[in-house]
Amino acid sequence: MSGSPTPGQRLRRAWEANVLAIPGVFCPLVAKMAERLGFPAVYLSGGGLSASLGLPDIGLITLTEVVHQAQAICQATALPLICDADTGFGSSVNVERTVRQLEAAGVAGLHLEDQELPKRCGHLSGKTLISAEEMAAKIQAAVAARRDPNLVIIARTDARGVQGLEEAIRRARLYKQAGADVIFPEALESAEEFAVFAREVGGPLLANMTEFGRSPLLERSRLAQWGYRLVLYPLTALRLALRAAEAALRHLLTADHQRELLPQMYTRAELYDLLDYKGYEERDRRYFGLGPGRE
Ligand SMILES: C[C@](O)(C(=O)O)[C@H](CC(=O)O)C(=O)O
Repeated sequence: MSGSPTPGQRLRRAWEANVLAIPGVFCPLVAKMAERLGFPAVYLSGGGLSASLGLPDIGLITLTEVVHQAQAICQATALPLICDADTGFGSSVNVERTVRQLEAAGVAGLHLEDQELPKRCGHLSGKTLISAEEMAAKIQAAVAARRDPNLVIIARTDARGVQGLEEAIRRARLYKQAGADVIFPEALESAEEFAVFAREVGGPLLANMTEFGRSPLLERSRLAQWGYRLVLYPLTALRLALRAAEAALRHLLTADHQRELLPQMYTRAELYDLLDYKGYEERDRRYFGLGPGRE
């Protein structure tokens, strides 16, 4: 392919060079912050998007909402975006449509999981799985639907919490055969399980280091040694932002003014800088100067 690399190519090149720390970004502004700080990629978490809409992560959000947010993030930054596509919003034909729409939105990759609809958070109990064969068919549909062969199709298996590690390994092998580029074993329960899974399945692999779940919070360097190339922190920034918002709201509820909060705040100058106010103003002036009769 000629021209500039596609988002999928950039993501692949990045993980081939380095193990990637990939933060969940709950809005385009936080994606811009991640870009500014030098992250190599960002993640749109289904749990994070649901939560930001005031909803639990149980399959309530729609493809349209996910595509809308993915597109806004892709427009706000040049970073490759990995998108949580949940179950693909239905069967194989829904998966086709999901992949086409997310690819058109500009994502670099997406993950599909083998849970039954309605899905649950991967770290809760009470999940049910579709058959491994049905999931393999969904992966095949995803692979066939992508226009860019480098769009990264990530297969997530939730089998560990339902049928155990052996079944998670069996399914992962099947999903690889079906064409998945990366395997995402959800909710493994110990460092040893991460190591065994990697040994039995082979890379590239994604590790989900979400807090307060079933998995231990392991070091990226250790995960990398086992073959995990993508390490997700889906809700870390959201959880901390929520704590900060709570403190601000509590303060406003009782205090007479908010002056003592100022040192902890992102200033107007910092916010404007992140949003590139200056650049917009300069371009506006230039266009205005170039307008008819204004030379
Ligand atoms: C990865 C995940 O699907 C997400 O939506 O970000 C969640 C994260 C979480 O709820 O901690 C999951 O692991 O199911």
